[in-house]
Amino acid sequence: MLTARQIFTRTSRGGLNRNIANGSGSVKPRTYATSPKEFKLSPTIKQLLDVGASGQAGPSSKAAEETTTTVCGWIKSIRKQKNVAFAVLTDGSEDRGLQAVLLREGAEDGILRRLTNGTAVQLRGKLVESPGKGQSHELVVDEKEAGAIVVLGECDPESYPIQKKTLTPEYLRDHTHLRARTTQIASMLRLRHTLNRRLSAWMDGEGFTSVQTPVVTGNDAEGAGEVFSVSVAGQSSPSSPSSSTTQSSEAAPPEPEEFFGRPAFLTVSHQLHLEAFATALSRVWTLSPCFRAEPSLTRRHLAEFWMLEAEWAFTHVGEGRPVDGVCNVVEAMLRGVVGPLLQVSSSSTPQEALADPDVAALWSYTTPSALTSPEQKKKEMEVLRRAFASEKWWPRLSYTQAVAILRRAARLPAEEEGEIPVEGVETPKKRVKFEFEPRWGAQLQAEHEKYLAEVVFGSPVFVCDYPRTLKPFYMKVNEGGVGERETVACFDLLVPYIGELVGGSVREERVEVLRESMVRAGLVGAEEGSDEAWQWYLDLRQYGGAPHAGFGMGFERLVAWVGGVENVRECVGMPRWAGRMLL
Ligand SMILES: NC(=O)C[C@H](N)C(=O)O
Repeated sequence: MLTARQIFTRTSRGGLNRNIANGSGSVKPRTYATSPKEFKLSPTIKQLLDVGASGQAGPSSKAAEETTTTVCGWIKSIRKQKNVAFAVLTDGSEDRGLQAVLLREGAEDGILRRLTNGTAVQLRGKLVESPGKGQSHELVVDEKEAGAIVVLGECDPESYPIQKKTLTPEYLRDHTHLRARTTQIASMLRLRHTLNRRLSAWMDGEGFTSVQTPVVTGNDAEGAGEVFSVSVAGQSSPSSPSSSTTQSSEAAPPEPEEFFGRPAFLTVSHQLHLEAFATALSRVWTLSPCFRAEPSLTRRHLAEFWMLEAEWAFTHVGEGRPVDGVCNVVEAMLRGVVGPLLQVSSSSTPQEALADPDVAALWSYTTPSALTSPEQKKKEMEVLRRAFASEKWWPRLSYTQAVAILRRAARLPAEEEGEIPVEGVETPKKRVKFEFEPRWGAQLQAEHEKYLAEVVFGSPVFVCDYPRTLKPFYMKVNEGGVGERETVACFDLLVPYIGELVGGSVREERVEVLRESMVRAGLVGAEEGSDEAWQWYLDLRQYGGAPHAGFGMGFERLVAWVGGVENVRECVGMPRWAGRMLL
């Protein structure tokens, strides 16, 4: 560990004073406020440019223009000429970067030589209107006008892994710690922030309270057996959550090494805990990490991902399907949150004119190794924009109708009870070949979902009311189904080029039906008193049980959809998947 004195010496040796270009003494990074009330961090590049562009009052107001300003950031690119150097400075606060004009005269050549891609610098100069195209303002660093260049951290151009050329996603995944410095990953991180902020605002506006639920849990909410267990390092871990969920009064006492006194797991979904809060606060939501030990290596799966989950009480069954009210909330939320980011002005090309610069940057990003061609990307963006431009609800159909459509497309005979026509859906002229036969009672495969969203509807589509046997125990059983034909009040929202984005359902509030579903799922025994571990969940219905519903939306998939990102590994800062966890 360095002592304070060593740190000081190191800083002053390699740092500020030696590097001052104008030789007029030290550069003050900022003026400190005299009272906490007045405290403000110095403006970021985004704040400076926003002020410069609009002339509107911002953190430093119009006064920032034509007065000396100090800006910190990293050199994104630099072009050196005889009397002047042009650098683009970024601090990651926005995608554009600030152009800095470094007047060479007088500036020590040594310092300019040290300004290479990636160097951390502090520049002092004047923000002026830019005569050039592409930016409204630029920073002129002129020592005669008290300008200064300070190198805060050098960056060896020879060994720096983030070179200016296009880097493949695979290469960047191998440099996870540095990849946020690229335009694509930085834009993705800012888009996550934007979506998070807009989702919070939307939820707030609809009266939802944001709550925090535990990540360590005793249940496997989805019952798919894809949980990670949690144990103290060096001690054996519990086998499976079923041992906890079936824990009865006669069960063996907890193993002494279990930290929590019972098996513990990383949560696969926050739904069950959210239900507890929804039965007290009415409307709740969370955006939290979830973990699934899925060995699948597809471009849509991560072992650690973020999910937006909402749960609300007092759902009313109106006309139509019981789950329609839940679909309405999801669609209204997506339209309110995403729609404005995709708006364009008719005068420019679609990509440049997208309202959100990070969305535009992500859509225009491509590498030679990309699976999606530029033409295909253009098409995908059009499909996305059309979904949000349309004024009609996105299509909704039942699982039964979906299977009928798929069977007809594959020229398979209609199943006895499956035929409920969907308005406007025609049978394709050519037979569609599926690897898996679409059959009532079987899961819809990715190829089926793709066909429905991309070919049949070319739009997000809600597939509702799946067979009870395919879905988790907590979903409400629909009236009217008998035996194997029973369905539950749920939906999957399938979106083109992504697949399932959101899943949701009306929750079973009838204690007896819920208990029966739990017995079927093997969570509790059929006999009295065998539901101790799940009593809390049954209590939510037993005491003031109210009709309620909820949904879960994969956050990385949302980012992939909105930004046209090929793989969810590029939709989170530090991705984890089977076989891979750097850092
Ligand atoms: N909250 C959630 O995760 C939603 C749940 N998986 C459902 O489909 O209903």
